[in-house]
Amino acid sequence: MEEQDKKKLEAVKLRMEKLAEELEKHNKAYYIDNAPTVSDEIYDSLFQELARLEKEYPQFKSPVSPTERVGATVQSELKKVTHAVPMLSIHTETDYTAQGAYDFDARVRRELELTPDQTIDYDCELKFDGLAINLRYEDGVLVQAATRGDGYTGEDVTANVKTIKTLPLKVDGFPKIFEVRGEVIMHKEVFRKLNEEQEAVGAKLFANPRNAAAGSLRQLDSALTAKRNLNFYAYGYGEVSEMPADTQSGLLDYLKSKGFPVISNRIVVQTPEQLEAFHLEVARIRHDLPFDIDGVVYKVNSFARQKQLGFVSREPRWAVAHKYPPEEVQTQVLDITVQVGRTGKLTPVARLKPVFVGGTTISNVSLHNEEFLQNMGIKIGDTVVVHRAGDVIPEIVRVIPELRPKDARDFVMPEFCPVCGSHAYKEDGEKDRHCSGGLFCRAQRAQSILHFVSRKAMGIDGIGEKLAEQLIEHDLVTTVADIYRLTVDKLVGLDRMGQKSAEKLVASIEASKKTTLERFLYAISIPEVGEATARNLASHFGALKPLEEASLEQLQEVEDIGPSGAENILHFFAEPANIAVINDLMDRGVVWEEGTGTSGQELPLNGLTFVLTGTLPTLSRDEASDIIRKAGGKVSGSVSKKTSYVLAGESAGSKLAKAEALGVNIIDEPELFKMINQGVKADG
Ligand SMILES: NC(=O)c1ccc[n+]([C@@H]2O[C@H](COP(=O)([O-])OP(=O)(O)OC[C@H]3O[C@@H](n4cnc5c(N)ncnc54)[C@H](O)[C@@H]3O)[C@@H](O)[C@H]2O)c1
Ligand SMILES: [Zn+2]
Repeated sequence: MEEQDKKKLEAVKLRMEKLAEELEKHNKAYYIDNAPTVSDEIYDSLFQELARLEKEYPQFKSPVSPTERVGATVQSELKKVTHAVPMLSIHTETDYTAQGAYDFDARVRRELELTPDQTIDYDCELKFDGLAINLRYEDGVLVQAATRGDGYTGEDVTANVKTIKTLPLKVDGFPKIFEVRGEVIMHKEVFRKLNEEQEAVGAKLFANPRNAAAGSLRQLDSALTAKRNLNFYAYGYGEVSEMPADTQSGLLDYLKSKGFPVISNRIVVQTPEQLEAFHLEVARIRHDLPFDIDGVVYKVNSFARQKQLGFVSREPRWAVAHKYPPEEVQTQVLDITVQVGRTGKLTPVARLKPVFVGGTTISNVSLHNEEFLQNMGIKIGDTVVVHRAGDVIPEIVRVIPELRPKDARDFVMPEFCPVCGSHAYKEDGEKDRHCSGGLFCRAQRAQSILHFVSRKAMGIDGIGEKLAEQLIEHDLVTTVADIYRLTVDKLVGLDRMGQKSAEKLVASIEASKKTTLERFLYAISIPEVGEATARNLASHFGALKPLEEASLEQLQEVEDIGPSGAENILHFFAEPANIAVINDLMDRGVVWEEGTGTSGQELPLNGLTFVLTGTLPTLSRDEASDIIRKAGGKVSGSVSKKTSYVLAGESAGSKLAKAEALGVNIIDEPELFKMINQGVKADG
């Protein structure tokens, strides 16, 4: 055997063992403790994965696999009951779409060897989401009620079941022995109230009505069960001495006539189209039902046909549960790659083993940013839970660490853009990493062209999304500077581009060359530099050169630019490729008028150091510091000989005393305003 095949088989075997282990753990939590730790959808998807692998690799299948067993072995203090007829499970159709109905029909017809002209009746029912119960009547009297347990041995809950008010304790004219089977459930409204009460007394909340029903039924004290307001619906039978019906629907009619609660949402049909229609109709009304269901059940109606079909391990062949598409499934992360968005944002994306969730197949899902990845703790190879409801974008909601393979790998975000190789940076406190090659990165090209030509930028008319894509595709525009290399000849011949519109576009391009620094700075797509910031930069520096050479501190002196904005600008101008594009633009004839800007101007508080103490009448400390800095002054924390002024407010403390001792000038808030507004230094 090839080394690689051997490795793969080993991995499969390990995965199967882990899945089995995980499922057993969930079985215990669900059936014994009534406190599941994962949703049924996740449980089902793990179960189905194991079943699939067992089919493909039967050599690794364990004889005690969870796929072979029903429920979990009973471990409670309730008396044990051996079922006269085992209580099995129902096969869950793995195809949640309409196809599930067709698959079931095809299977049944094949196994019964029906010819196309032979019809078959199916009884369609709701699949109650509660717990199965076997009610044994002898001579019409309820003598014993038992839970399903592991299918063979259940728990005696007779006293508890008797508290269910809708259940007949005595039935007239019943056969000598009749075991009625059905589901004990808790209505949604009852569940809601119960959890409210639990919360009020600080008790544990139930995860869902099914678990609340199970927990309430499996009590040692039936007085407690009585308070829980449980319900029961009949859907089947166990040991029966004399069967009064020969079809499933006939049996349910009979039980109804004998006073058992039987739900009226059921129908007998013949074709898979009709099965599908029932599935769809119930999907439409399911949320209006007073109780939870987790799908519908199709049963071959004739008991004789059922007998013919028989059972396979834990399931009858004559019935199938057709659930609704899960909104939550598990799958594996095969790889994590990085996508560069139109704005240069780097997004890690999980490449998934394709899964069907929320009605579609998903094969990749965004991981947003490094922080998300870290918080989730996702590694390549991990099994993750994917959620998708309705039209909402699919999301990874968590990792199942128990299913992590040994060779799971960490993912590290690249320091360079995977598209253009520019430095990809992330500022402190920011979540996203950006490619700094805004003007030439292939991923950002279309975006940067559209932005560049937009009305408030260079104001070039006639380049829309379609044309921008074409310009890139035909290698006419690699960087925005190439826009100034476009000629009528080059443009004519592009999709929907005639001589006239080409001439108009070229004229508009030509006219845009004469611009302003403000427009230019806005046009070149510096991350987070919008119109207002571009205007502030232009008026502060007056020219491009001093801006290109500005330090982080100098950039922060510009109105409304904080540390993060300053860093963006610094990174942008540090990227040689960006500078090359800017130079190219100027070589192509883009011009603007330059001035000196305000940065060199004398500010009123230039060279002065302030110390703040006490409470000022109108300004907070931060506001006052801000005003001082904007006016060119410095703010310091302690008083020294170098302090120019102490700005003192009410209940000033030791700093004031020190200032007095050192002979430092002391001013109040109005005096500060005066210094700034009049540019006059208070005398000192
Ligand atoms: N979340 C967890 O951790 C966890 C753990 C174990 C099991 N589960 C859930 O339990 C279920 C699997 O267990 P299962 O073997 O009981 O299978 P099942 O619940 O899917 O199907 C069998 C059961 O369906 C019920 N049922 C409801 N309506 C019926 C009808 N009209 N006719 C016949 N039967 C009807 C019966 O109680 C029967 O025992 C799955 O839904 C699974 O998601 C969840
Ligand atoms: Zn890039």
